[in-house]
Amino acid sequence: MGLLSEQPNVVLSSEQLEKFQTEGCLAVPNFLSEEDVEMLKASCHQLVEEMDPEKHSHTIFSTTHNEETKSEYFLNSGDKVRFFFEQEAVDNVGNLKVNKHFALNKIGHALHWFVPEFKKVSFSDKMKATAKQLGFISPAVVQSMYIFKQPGIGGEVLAHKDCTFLSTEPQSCIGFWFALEDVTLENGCLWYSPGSHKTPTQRRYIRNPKKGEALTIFTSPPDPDDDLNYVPVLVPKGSLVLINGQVNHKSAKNTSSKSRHIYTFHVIERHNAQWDPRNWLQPTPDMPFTGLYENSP
Ligand SMILES: O=C(O)CCC(=O)C(=O)O
Ligand SMILES: [Fe+2]
Repeated sequence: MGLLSEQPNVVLSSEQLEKFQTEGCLAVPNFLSEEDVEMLKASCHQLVEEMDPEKHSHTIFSTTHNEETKSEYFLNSGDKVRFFFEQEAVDNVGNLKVNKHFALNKIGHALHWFVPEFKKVSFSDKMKATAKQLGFISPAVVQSMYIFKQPGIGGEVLAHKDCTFLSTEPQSCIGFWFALEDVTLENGCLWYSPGSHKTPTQRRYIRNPKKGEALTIFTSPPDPDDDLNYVPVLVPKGSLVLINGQVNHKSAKNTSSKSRHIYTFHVIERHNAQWDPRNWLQPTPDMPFTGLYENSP
């Protein structure tokens, strides 16, 4: 190994930083150790093992359907560990059609704070060093998710920019996305549109100021998008994928027999940047936004 491994504060090379600036997305292979990957998978397995589907299976997560947006369960998940089911895993009266270990779309949104294994990885020195190289001055981890992309039924994620959901002024969000299994064209890899982070969007997903209606709404329809520009991010397990909050990205349904487990958390800047008070996700007394540099596992 060369220079990089001899400098603990240098995780990304200047070429990698430049690619991230230009394209808005960057894959960094071998970021997590094999042990970390297995630790996160085992920790998640334990959470599912202890989860009673009866208590959660009404809360289907889907970006193509609207059930979730009506749900308090989603809206109040920012400071909790909550379970969201795949559309196709639940029948029309809410009973599971498959084993609970193959039924979840995701767990969110505070794994990084309440589950020790996820906290260990999220607030590691390597993560802090990476954020410093990306230019963060006072970053906070605002949310985290474990996304399963279950074999056969793992749902599509429609094209979006993360700043639609996690907006600051000026925009500052970066997604840290970790492959916990090999990611391929078959099992629903991430796709992004290089350079699209340079085109801002006004589209926001906000708490509905009108009472008695859906709890959350989009402020405008999706922006025009060009399907032809997308490139796949094919990465082995252990890879980090950095996602600029303004880059268009999406993932297809998993029609293969292999799952695609990932862990992701989103970081925003607090220095000279303002969290949008309309964002669906808001800090709470139970969990004010957790500073990356000042917290440790
Ligand atoms: O993992 C996926 O399929 C999409 C995840 C995503 O949109 C994100 O982490 O911002
Ligand atoms: Fe996203």
